[in-house]
Amino acid sequence: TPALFTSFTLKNMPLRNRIAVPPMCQYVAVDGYTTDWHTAHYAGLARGGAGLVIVEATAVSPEGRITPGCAGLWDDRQIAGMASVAREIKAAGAVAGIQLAHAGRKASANRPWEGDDHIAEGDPRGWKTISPSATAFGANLPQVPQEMTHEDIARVQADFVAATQRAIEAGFEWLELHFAHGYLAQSFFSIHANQRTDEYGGDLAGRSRFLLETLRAVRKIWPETFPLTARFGVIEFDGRDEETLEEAITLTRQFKAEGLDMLNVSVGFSTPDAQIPWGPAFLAPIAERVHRETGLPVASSWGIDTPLLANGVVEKKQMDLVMVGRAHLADPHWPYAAALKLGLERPSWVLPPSYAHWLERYRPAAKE
Ligand SMILES: C=C(C(=O)O)c1ccccc1
Repeated sequence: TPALFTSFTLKNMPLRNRIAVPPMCQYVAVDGYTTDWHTAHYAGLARGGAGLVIVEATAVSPEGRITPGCAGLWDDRQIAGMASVAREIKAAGAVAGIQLAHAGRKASANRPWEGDDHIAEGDPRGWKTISPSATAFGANLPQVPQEMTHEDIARVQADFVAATQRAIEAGFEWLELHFAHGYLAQSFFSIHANQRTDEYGGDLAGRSRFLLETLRAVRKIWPETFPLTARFGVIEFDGRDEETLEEAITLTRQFKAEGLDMLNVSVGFSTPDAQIPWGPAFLAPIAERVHRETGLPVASSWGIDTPLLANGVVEKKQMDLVMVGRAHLADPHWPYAAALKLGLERPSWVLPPSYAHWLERYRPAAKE
């Protein structure tokens, strides 16, 4: 069996293969509510055969959305829509995951295809953003955020806990905290965004506190038997990568001590001046190093879009789970194409029986 199609169990959660669909914002929620788009989108992805489908960044409060079109779990009334999504993912045989997020100083933005920039001051669609310090990201996101008070910090952490409870009620069985991509949690860790002089800033311990406290609080209510993971930017490609990696690995060891089950290794995206070396599986060696130095199972992503590349990173034990994102948007049945390419036995059965039996019949005898 190709490595990509071997099973993988984390806590009590068996996955049928190593393929995961990472969270990819759709930006079409209405006041945080999912729509028929989300139910069909996630059902379609799960029917493609991935072992795990993680629902897009879901905001823990209205001001935690990236755009007005982002999904939310800040209100009990949003549970029903998300429950339909979780139900469809599980009905298709994939594990239903969800990413909980707060966009911090990158919030209050237009959709990527409608400007990809901060909503203009005074535009009623936008809102005031918050962040560890009153330092803007810059470039297309120039709005200077409000520096968070201790009350703000406690409120946002309580929002993560409340949204976790709603995710449980919606039927999700895999939780990913969004600690990456220049959003709020990443901003507390990053020297580009956090210039605080109180206990939530300064040295590594200070810049780690928000993430550790939030993880600890979520861990208390997220069921022990379900995987609790985080997507975390361990490198910024800003000229100080070795320092960032060493700090990120130190913090990841503390995540593990606090009960994190897996790290989804990503980029910090905390500064517009980053020189990101985009390329096929460019993060795989970084993911392998994080696993080697922390002992945590790792997932990673970015530019892993062919079956050979995806199978290779698992075979080389660079990661336990492969996040195949945009390739799934191009072909929701990507796992079936990968099964054919990698020579999996009876590849059609990666898809649901309603598809598989047709794909197998009325064909020339399979080549011996
Ligand atoms: C919307 C994103 C997210 O939710 O993490 C995103 C957008 C651009 C690059 C990386 C990530």
